[in-house]
Amino acid sequence: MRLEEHQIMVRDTAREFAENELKPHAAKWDIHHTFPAEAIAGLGELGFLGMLVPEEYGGAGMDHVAYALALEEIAAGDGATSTIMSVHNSVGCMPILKFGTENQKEKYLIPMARGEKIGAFCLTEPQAGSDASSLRTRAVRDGDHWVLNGSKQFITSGSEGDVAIVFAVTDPDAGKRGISAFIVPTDTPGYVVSRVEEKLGQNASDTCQITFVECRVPAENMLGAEGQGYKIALANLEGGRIGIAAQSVGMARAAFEAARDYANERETFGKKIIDHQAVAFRLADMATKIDAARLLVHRAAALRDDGKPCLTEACMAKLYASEIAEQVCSAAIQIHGGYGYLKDFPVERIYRDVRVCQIYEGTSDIQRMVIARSLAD
Ligand SMILES: CC(C)(COP(=O)(O)OP(=O)(O)OC[C@H]1O[C@@H](n2cnc3c(N)ncnc32)[C@H](O)[C@@H]1OP(=O)(O)O)[C@@H](O)C(=O)NCCC(=O)NCCSC(=O)CCS(=O)O
Repeated sequence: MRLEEHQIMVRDTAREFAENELKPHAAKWDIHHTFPAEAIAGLGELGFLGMLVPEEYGGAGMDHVAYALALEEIAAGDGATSTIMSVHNSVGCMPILKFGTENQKEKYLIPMARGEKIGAFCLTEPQAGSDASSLRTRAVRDGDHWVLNGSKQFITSGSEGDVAIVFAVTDPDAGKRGISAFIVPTDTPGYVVSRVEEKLGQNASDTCQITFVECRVPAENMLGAEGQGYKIALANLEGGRIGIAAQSVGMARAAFEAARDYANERETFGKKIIDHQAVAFRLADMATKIDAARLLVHRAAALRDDGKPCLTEACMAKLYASEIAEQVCSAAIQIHGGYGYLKDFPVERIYRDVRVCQIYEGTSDIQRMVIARSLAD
């Protein structure tokens, strides 16, 4: 796919940042579970935390292809940082940009787009993951406030973030149309981080259980109209899925490059292992899968830039990219042999980091379900 000049510039800037500011620290952040605060500030300075937000609201006013290119590079540097960036841009900023009032944009979107405040997205609940419309968190009107009670699960930046987009039932008799969205600053009394999860990977990004205990939110913080929440969630997850697909490509590429470099150095049976056909063919398959995934990502992103429907294409990109990413990372470990299983080499961490891409922002089976819907007469 031919890239425009500004897209190449964004990609190269992100690549340089990833090489210098992410790659050298990723293993340490993973081991110590360190939130990459300085790197996130650096992303903010580069305009990467408001990439899709117009300049008038403090953003960089970039297109989705540029955004996908940047995410791929950041993910190639560190998967966890790319998750924070993806959630913040796609499902943190975008709902406010698309559905927010001017006051909400002024108060929340502008500092978020400048990278001064980090966003989180609170849809999933302990009993409502894939079946997102069955959520139980309640919001009850009390004068000029809404009072939120309930639990949210798997919330990226739930403790480190500043502004959460929260979905809650405002009319229990109205089904999907009884769900509303709220902007909740995470320092609101009653926003409780009840647990920071221990995970397989992405240890530098916090994943939290959040409990809302009589959490009073001003009525002016409702996002969109009452009852519009489910639609807001699904519409923004569409863009979010392109982001997860892009970060899958980035992590797969990082593992591939490590394996390719290793194969060009390591010798067995008197020659470099890349000169063994079994290794060369494995690398060829890895490179082909990564390119195919990237093309799916860019197609979905380009459709979104053209304002065309792209739900199916976004789901295809996420499904394919996240699944081949695990295959590629596994193959990268195989090429490293026993060393690939050690923490001394990056492929061990990338393999753990990439696994969740098949789960968050819609599991692979949810993507298949949405794609299949588009195939029915
Ligand atoms: C499984 C599902 C796909 C099922 O969806 P539904 O059948 O319940 O939804 P619909 O009836 O099709 O749609 C409801 C409503 O929304 C409108 N809609 C749907 N998609 C879009 C879209 N892409 N753009 C705009 N509008 C859309 C649709 O037209 C309907 O409106 P009307 O009623 O017609 O007016 C779904 O439940 C699903 O995707 N499940 C997976 C949920 C998921 O991905 N969860 C992970 C969230 S991530 C999280 O919470 C953790 C935070 S993290 O840090 O990332």
